[in-house]
Amino acid sequence: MSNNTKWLASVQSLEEAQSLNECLPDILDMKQPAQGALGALPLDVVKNVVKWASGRCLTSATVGDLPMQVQFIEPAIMKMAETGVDYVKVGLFGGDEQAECLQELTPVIKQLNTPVIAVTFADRHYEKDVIKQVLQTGFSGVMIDTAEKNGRSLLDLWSVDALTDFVNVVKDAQQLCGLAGALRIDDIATLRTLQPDYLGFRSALCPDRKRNGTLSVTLAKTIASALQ
Ligand SMILES: O=C[C@H](O)COP(=O)(O)O
Repeated sequence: MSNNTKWLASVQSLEEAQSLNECLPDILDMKQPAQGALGALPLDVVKNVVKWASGRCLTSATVGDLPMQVQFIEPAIMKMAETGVDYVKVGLFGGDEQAECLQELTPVIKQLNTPVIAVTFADRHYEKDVIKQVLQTGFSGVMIDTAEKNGRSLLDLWSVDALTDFVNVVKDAQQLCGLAGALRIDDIATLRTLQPDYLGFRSALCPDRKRNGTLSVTLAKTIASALQ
C-alpha cells in the first residue's frame, strides 16, 4: 500500500485488455458489465488476459453478482483463483444470510493463496461493522462500489466525509482500500485527496459512459494522466 492512488480498469475481453497495452492500469480488472455490477467473465477469458498481462500489471476478476450463500460463492472463488489472477473480488450484497455466509467462507479465504477483496455497495444497506466482519473473514482488502449501474455515482450517494471515514477505517485495518461506482474523470481530484489505494473505473472508460460498450483508449489515457 502506498500514498499514491493507483487505478483499476475493468475490461470485458482480451481485446479490450490488449487495447490498453500502451497505458496499462495498475490493476487490470476482469468483469462482464452486461451481467451486473460484478458480472463474471468466463474462466478461459480471465486465464487468457492473465497470460497476456504476464505480470506487467496486477490483475483481478469478479465472481458474479451471487447470492450470499457459501454454496455459490465458495466454488466461484476457488475456480477464479485457479485462473492465476492476482486478486479475486467478491460482492457483499447484504441481507440476512451475509453474516453466516462470511463465517462459513472464513476457512476458505484464509487458506487460499490468492488474496480476496470484499466489495461493499454504497447504494445498499451499509453498516460500519462490515469492515470488522471482513477482517475476521480473512479478506485482503475492501472496495466500495455501486450495485445499481443507473448513472448514480459514488459521490452522488456518499458524502466526502463518509468516504473519508470509510478509507480511514479500511486503511487503519491495514487493508487495501478501493473506491469505485460510476466515477467520473472530474471526481479524481476530489477522491485522490482521501488517499485510497486505488480508484476503479468502467463507465468513465466508455464513450457516453455506456459501460456495456467498448472501452476507449483515449479515455483510459485521460484517467491515467489525471492520476499521475
Ligand atoms: O471495479 C470497478 C468497476 O468496474 C466500476 O464500474 P463503473 O465505473 O461502471 O461503476
